[in-house]
Amino acid sequence: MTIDGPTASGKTTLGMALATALRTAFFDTGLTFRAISYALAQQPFEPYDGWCKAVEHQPFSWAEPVAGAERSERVLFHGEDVTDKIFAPGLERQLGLVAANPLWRDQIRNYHRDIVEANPSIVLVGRDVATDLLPSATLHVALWAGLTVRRERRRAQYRDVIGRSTAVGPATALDIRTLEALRTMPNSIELDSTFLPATAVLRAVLRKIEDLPHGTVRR
Ligand SMILES: Nc1ncnc2c1ncn2[C@@H]1O[C@H](COP(=O)(O)OP(=O)(O)OP(=O)(O)O)[C@@H](O)[C@H]1O
Ligand SMILES: Nc1ccn([C@H]2C[C@H](O)[C@@H](COP(=O)(O)O)O2)c(=O)n1
Repeated sequence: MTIDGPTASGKTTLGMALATALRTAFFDTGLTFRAISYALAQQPFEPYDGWCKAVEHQPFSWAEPVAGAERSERVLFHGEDVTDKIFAPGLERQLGLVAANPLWRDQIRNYHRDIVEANPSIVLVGRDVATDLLPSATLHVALWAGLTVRRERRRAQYRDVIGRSTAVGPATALDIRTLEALRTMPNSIELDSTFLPATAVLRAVLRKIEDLPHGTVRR
């Protein structure tokens, strides 16, 4: 399954809840972009192929409880747990450069393809995962939420956490292109979560899964 949507639209929240309900792997591709951006900010040169190999994800497990705003999945760079550092303020410019660079995107896509191949049952989160990484997924979710609500959510999420970026910008051209592409794909569901609580978003997706032909999703 794939979940796309702009920053703070609720992709991770929905993805972890779905992975828990369906007992699948969960993988947030944004963590790779963030880990590479963090590494580039420390050491600004671009050994495109080597750095993706230095990134290692320790995936979220549905069997472990998640505490508050924290993620239970971790991302390592050259063996160091950098999960808390990659959400630091000030990395936005670097993130934009990595996300807009086709050479980085190619390397990151190859790294993500290996993960997808190793996990046939997976909930994949991130921009363009539906159109680029896994167009053949059983179900694509396009999640949306208004800018003001997304900003409020992010501020509330990190209100008591030190060293986290709360910057939330408008939906990007990539977000909008992806949403338009998803509208043409038959096995996709579009949800505007602006006024929907997270539980209602999860329920709507689970209902859609129930409607899929019998046996499409093993539970
Ligand atoms: N439907 C919802 N209603 C209200 N709050 C929500 C909803 N979905 C998620 N949230 C809250 O909004 C915050 C951001 O959600 P989340 O981290 O899942 O977004 P995201 O799309 O994964 O963000 P990012 O793009 O930065 O990875 C969290 O605090 C989460 O609890
Ligand atoms: N598949 C992806 C995942 C992420 N990005 C970009 C978008 C953001 O600039 C950054 C971090 O993503 P987030 O954690 O906010 O979802 O990485 C992308 O271009 N493609």
